Amino acid sequence: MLSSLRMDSMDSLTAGTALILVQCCVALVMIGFHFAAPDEKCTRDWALSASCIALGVFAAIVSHRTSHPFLLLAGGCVIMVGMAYQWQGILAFYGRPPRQAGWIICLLFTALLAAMLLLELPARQRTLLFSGTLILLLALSLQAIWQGQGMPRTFVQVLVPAAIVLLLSSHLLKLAIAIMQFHDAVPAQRTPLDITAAYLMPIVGTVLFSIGLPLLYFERLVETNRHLATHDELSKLLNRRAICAAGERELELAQRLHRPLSIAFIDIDLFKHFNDEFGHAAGDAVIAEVSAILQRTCRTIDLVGRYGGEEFLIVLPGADAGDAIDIGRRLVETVRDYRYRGRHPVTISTGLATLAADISSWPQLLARADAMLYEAKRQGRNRYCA
Ligand SMILES: Nc1nc2c(ncn2[C@@H]2O[C@H](COP(=O)(O)OP(=O)(O)OP(=O)(O)O)[C@@H](O)[C@H]2O)c(=O)[nH]1
Repeated sequence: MLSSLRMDSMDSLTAGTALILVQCCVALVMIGFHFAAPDEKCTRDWALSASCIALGVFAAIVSHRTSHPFLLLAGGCVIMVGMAYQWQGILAFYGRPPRQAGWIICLLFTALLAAMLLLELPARQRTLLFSGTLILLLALSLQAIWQGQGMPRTFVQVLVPAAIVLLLSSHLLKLAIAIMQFHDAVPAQRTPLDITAAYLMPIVGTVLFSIGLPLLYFERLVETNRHLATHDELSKLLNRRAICAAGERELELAQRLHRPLSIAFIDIDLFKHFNDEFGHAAGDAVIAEVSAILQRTCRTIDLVGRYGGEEFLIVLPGADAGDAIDIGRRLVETVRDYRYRGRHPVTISTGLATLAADISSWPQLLARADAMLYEAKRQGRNRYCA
């Protein structure tokens, strides 16, 4: 009884006002994001999308009250443009090139709706066109999100497609109802099913989607910043702060669990000559390629970082002195086989240190590996010392 009372009190004005408010909030949030990071095309598209949808719904409400066909045409078209911008924004978010399909669908919608109004076709048939077009545009958005992130992994990545599926379902339901009552002049919207499909599901779907979109953007922002804070851009390895923090964590764990731990300090040999002979850009390329070799040559549990310049630090959890020597030899031999531009040999020197009674803190471990690296350099480079 209570729910049917609530449903009866839901009309196009209430639902439309709620949609307008939600879309205005999204537009404001996206405008804020856009001014904070003007290079981001997606936030601009989403701000335009929310503004268009708010404007379109407003025009549709007014047209509903005044029965003005031009306002209905304008409102419907502006909503479709908003949906197309939403799709473009999702494509931009995932770094995909803009496409034409959304705009072609909008144009077709405009032409068909104009023809329907000119021929004074019943409202049921216009509902059919409106829902059909929305389903097409929503499906494009869902496909873009699915292709962009693959299988959803986080709560937000599940929330956004789920909200689109809810919106799709509401329009599929509306479409089914409109098909069943194809020849009726006026949409009834009296049954609970009708009201749910026409108002409740679109409102819930829009609210969830509108919350999900800024969250999706925010999630990527946090992820990018976290990656930038812990990774080195040139080598793609952990940066000095991150590798040292990880090393200290592994040391504590090794001591607590009485497990061995070793580290390898690595330096590219005579790198200055390389820079001087081939230029700084070639030096950068060598750093990047040696980094990739080190990462490939280590075990998946090893932590590889760029300590600075042409120096690298590798933390080897579970590796005792014997394992460390094996890994050190493998690293030196693998880099020895590498040729810059297929011709110029590059070598590394490696200092190894293992946790022991007299080497029990991180600074001591680091100092020992550094001393061994110095020894490897002194003995003629292109080797490891432990
Ligand atoms: N291209 C490039 N060069 C760098 C970078 N960081 C440090 N370097 C250069 O690396 C060189 C390091 O030189 P040195 O410390 O003298 O060591 P080395 O020439 O490798 O000699 P040994 O260590 O004794 O074998 C310096 O010329 C730095 O300018 C970088 O990010 N890119």
